[in-house]
Amino acid sequence: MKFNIQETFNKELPADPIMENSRRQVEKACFSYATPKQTANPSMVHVSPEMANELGFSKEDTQSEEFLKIFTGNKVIDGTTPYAMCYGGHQFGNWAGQLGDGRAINLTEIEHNGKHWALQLKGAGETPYSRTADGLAVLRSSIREYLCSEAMYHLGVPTTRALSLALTGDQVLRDVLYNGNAAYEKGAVVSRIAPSFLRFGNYQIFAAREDTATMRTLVDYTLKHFFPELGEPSKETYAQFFQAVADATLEMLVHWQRVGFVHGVMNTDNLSILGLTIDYGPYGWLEGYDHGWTPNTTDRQHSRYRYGNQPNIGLWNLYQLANAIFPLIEEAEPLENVLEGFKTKFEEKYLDMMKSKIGLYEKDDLDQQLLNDLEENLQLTETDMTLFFRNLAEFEKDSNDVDSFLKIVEDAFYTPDEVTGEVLDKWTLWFTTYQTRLKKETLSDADRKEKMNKVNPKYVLRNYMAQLAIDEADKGDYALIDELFVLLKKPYGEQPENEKWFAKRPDWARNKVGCSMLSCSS
Ligand SMILES: Nc1ncnc2c1ncn2[C@@H]1O[C@H](COP(=O)(O)OP(=O)(O)OP(=O)(O)O)[C@@H](O)[C@H]1O
Ligand SMILES: [Mg+2]
Repeated sequence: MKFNIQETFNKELPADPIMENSRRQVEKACFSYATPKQTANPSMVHVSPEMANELGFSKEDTQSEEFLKIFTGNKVIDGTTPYAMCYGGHQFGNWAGQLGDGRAINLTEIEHNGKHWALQLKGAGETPYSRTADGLAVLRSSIREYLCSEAMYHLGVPTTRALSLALTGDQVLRDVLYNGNAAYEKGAVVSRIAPSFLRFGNYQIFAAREDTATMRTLVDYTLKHFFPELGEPSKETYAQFFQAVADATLEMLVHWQRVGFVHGVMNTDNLSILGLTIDYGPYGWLEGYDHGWTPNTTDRQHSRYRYGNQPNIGLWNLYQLANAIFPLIEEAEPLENVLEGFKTKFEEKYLDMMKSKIGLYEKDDLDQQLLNDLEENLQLTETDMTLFFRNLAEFEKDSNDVDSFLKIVEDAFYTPDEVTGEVLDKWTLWFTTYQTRLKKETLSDADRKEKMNKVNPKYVLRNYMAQLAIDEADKGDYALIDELFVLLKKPYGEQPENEKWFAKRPDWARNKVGCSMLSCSS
């Protein structure tokens, strides 16, 4: 296998001088060298052909012994020195100090077709940042990360990618529900790919330690490689950098809201500086449209990271980043302007996005109200988000059959019995208003449907689907992983042969661990 190695992070930034792989506080350095752990009996479960292609790996490459060894951490690529990054973070609103790549190890950076990629293993063993944990990942959480990152890519959501999913052959002890019932599970490694894995926390750690010099070095590095259009470092460029990060974060959040993705752990160590979705842990997909929903059992009490709160948390995290980089600018105003602009910008983009979900493109003062009413209605009884929006595209704007309006979306109701009386009246009113509003649009029904189907996915990785794939994989059968992987490559396509996945969550999955309840124990 050939790697066009172009390392920047470990070449241009200060390294931890200690080479020993022991847990410690690492100061004045952006990373520590760490070699992945040798594993008992590695075997490849799945490779993403699209990602392999992006990186210039042939099918033969991905089936080779060398590929298996490299992407399970059993062989170091010639001429490289793997490393773990140092970062800190606010977890659930509180500063948690140094965190760092406790189980992620960066292999190297490569270039292919003019694109720059960092290659990283998740679950590859201990690093100086492993704190009290083992540096490993289990098959369950690795399947979820692998399938979801590629699915998000195909949905058009900015994200880190995944190249491969492999078993290590080792057993890993996990207490899934934190209730004293620890059990052994199969160990796994996912290889992740992104232009960079830098997070807000990489900058915050230096601010917390009042190490402005190293932070400046890291920000200048970030500007040079990822925001070259902003020009040479200066106070102005630092402010523009913050604007660019805020814009990218906002963009990502609008996409999350569009597809119904709930990240679950929006700590500042899980927010990418490039606005990529990173860390597929206790995430979940909305089934019933519900602003209050969070998949993360660790967050049940306050639901800090609930669906409807993601934009606020994005902004809260940006405040923390602003505080961190303030010493480089020494003026609050430019940073405050960005933060204040976020709310207005988000409202505008969110409105446009929601309008596109219901097929409205012209301007109308009542659109905001129409959408507010829709969001309220969707939460009157449990209503499947994906089914509702996808089926809404069937609406006929000139139909006189008011009774038929609701029929179009009736599959989306989990408890159709509840759609009576006042609930029914509210829906009828909404559809009637919607029809009147649609008459202001110039598109034909067919054209509107085509446009709506490009923003409303038909297939998403429902929580129970990932769990089914996990249950089968535990028994050694990976067919469903591949089936879902292929399905989710065309989330907006009709795929009539796959209609069984275009359905409400089955009843058995309502309160099942892994389907509606997830913990950080991955
Ligand atoms: N099994 C583990 N061993 C060592 N460190 C861990 C382990 N699980 C999590 N951590 C560390 O705990 C911190 C918070 O974990 P979090 O769940 O956000 O991240 P993660 O899922 O490990 O990885 P990432 O953010 O890289 O996707 C991070 O510093 C992470 O490296
Ligand atoms: Mg994380």
